[in-house]
Amino acid sequence: MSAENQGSDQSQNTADVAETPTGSIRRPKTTGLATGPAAPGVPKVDPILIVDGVERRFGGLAAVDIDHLEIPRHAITALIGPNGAGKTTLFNLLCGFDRPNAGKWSFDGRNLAGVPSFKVARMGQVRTFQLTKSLSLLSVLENMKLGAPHQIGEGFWASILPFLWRRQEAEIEEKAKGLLKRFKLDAKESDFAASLSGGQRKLLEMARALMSDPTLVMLDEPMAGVNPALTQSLLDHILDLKDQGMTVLFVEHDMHMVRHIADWVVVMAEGRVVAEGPPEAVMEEPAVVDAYLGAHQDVDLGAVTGRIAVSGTDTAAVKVRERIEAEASAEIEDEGDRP
Ligand SMILES: Nc1ncnc2c1ncn2[C@@H]1O[C@H](COP(=O)(O)OP(=O)(O)OP(=O)(O)O)[C@@H](O)[C@H]1O
Repeated sequence: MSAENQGSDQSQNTADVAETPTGSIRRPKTTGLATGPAAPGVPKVDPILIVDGVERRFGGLAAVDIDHLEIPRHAITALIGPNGAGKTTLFNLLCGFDRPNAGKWSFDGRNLAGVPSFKVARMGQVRTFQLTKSLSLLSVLENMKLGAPHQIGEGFWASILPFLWRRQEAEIEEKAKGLLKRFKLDAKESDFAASLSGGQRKLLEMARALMSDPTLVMLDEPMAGVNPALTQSLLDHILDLKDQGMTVLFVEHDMHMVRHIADWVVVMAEGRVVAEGPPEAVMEEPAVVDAYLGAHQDVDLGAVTGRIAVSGTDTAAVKVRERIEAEASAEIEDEGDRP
């Protein structure tokens, strides 16, 4: 579908339903999300997040400088851009972990400017967190319980009326165990989170976010450090979130994944939105190729980063990987030479 007719078509494109090489069902992309031609700031048919004039400066640097951005509801949106484009800074602002120098934004029609992160999460907008050192030393089940909102055991009445928190504790545990089963982590519930593989950690981060029944799930690089064997399972879990009525917004460098599951792509560079639209259309835009994909555009970044095994005959991927490895070694040597 071209960027031009993306706006008016509100039907679901089912042409994509097919079996993938791994045997899982490729699910239809959601189309008809925008009300006009795909371009930075285009209004959406049903936006869940609306950002207006948000600016975040660090000294003289405008890390985020967004005129207008709408994130479509019940769809999967990828936020992409080169290193330093401002993706993480925007994520932090939207979730209340950081404050902008200017601007406002709303979630589900409610103004979020100045709302602290724990309240944002209670309102249904939840982001995943990487396992920090201290969380790694808790068990998988304890990590899950930390994702539950409204823990009345912390309140005054609960402290003098233990039956209140005991009942809630049992409910939280049941919910946590149900989610661990769904994410195939139930056999690991008593293990330290530190013992999980990279992919299992990502599954735990996602499962923990679901403890609070969010409407918008924000995922920070869900594929980073994931073994190829778990890739399809993670993708399926993300697609499940949409099937269950949630909206997903994720930051990712892996273009293969973005093409595969995103319904809509927002491209940032130097703090601004430089392009947005359906993945196939956006990734061909000259501004995106210039700002982001550059010489790597015809190569799956999964192959470049080593997440996907590359055959010796895929010379383009092998060459890009070799060049990146050479550049990285040169940088490391350079660092080592410094006093
Ligand atoms: N706390 C901070 N203090 C100073 N500068 C910062 C701070 N946080 C981010 N920046 C700068 O703001 C810019 C945007 O950074 P940000 O981490 O948001 O980019 P990003 O798109 O998430 O990059 P990456 O893909 O590498 O994670 C960068 O130039 C970064 O150096």
